[in-house]
Amino acid sequence: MASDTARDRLIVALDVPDAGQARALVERLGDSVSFYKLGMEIVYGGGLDLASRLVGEGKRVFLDLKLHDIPTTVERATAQIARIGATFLTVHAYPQTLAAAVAGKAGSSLKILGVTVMTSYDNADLAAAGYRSGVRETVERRALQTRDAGADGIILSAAEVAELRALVGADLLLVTPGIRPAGSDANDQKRIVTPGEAIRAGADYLVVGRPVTAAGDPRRAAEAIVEEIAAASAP
Ligand SMILES: O=C(O)c1cc(=O)[nH]c(=O)n1[C@@H]1O[C@H](COP(=O)(O)O)[C@@H](O)[C@H]1O
Repeated sequence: MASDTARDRLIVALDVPDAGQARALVERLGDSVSFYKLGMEIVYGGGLDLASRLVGEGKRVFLDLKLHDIPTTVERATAQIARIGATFLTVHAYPQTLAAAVAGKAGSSLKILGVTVMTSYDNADLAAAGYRSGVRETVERRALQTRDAGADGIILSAAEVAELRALVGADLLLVTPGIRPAGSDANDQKRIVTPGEAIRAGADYLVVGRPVTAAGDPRRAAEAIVEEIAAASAP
């Protein structure tokens, strides 16, 4: 992370139904974006090949597949994914799953990110799902378990980043979706933070989907976020 430029810290989520639409978006964004996230929508729409093509074109790729299964399945799936050349892979931040993913990526440069509490959840949503602890306590526990499993980072809201950075130290990557430039629609996100606030709080990477991909001018929207990251990271 240390050598990443402001542009390299923006990860654009290619949440579109197929590789054709993703490709059109990538062309439109051009050199304004260097890092893309491919999640379930595009991958289940036949877009997994795009991951290795983007890597071949010099982009970095985050495969957001949120693995969670018995350890053997997670380990073997992670080993397959590691061959694609992606930079990040998400798994749910449960100790067995994290340990299996860490074993599965052995010998590759893939980094494993543990998903803590979805940014669309608040305390009431966790209670409704049967959890006794709220967002902060759950994120904290899962962050420590991610670190203890030897994984590389966590997914969390930037609303928790400052506190989590103090808890886990400098080495764990803090990757934050739920980013919304001032004045943009929250959509289905609940724990939202602006790009500048997220960087100032200590986030390493910002994941942004609709504020870029649904903008009338996606390139301009991406450039505005990169400028906000640069301004917030200036000493
Ligand atoms: O794992 C993720 O990337 C993720 C975790 C989370 O807690 N919240 C979250 O929004 N995401 C993803 O981040 C992206 C956010 O998209 P927008 O809400 O359109 O900016 C989506 O692709 C989500 O799947």
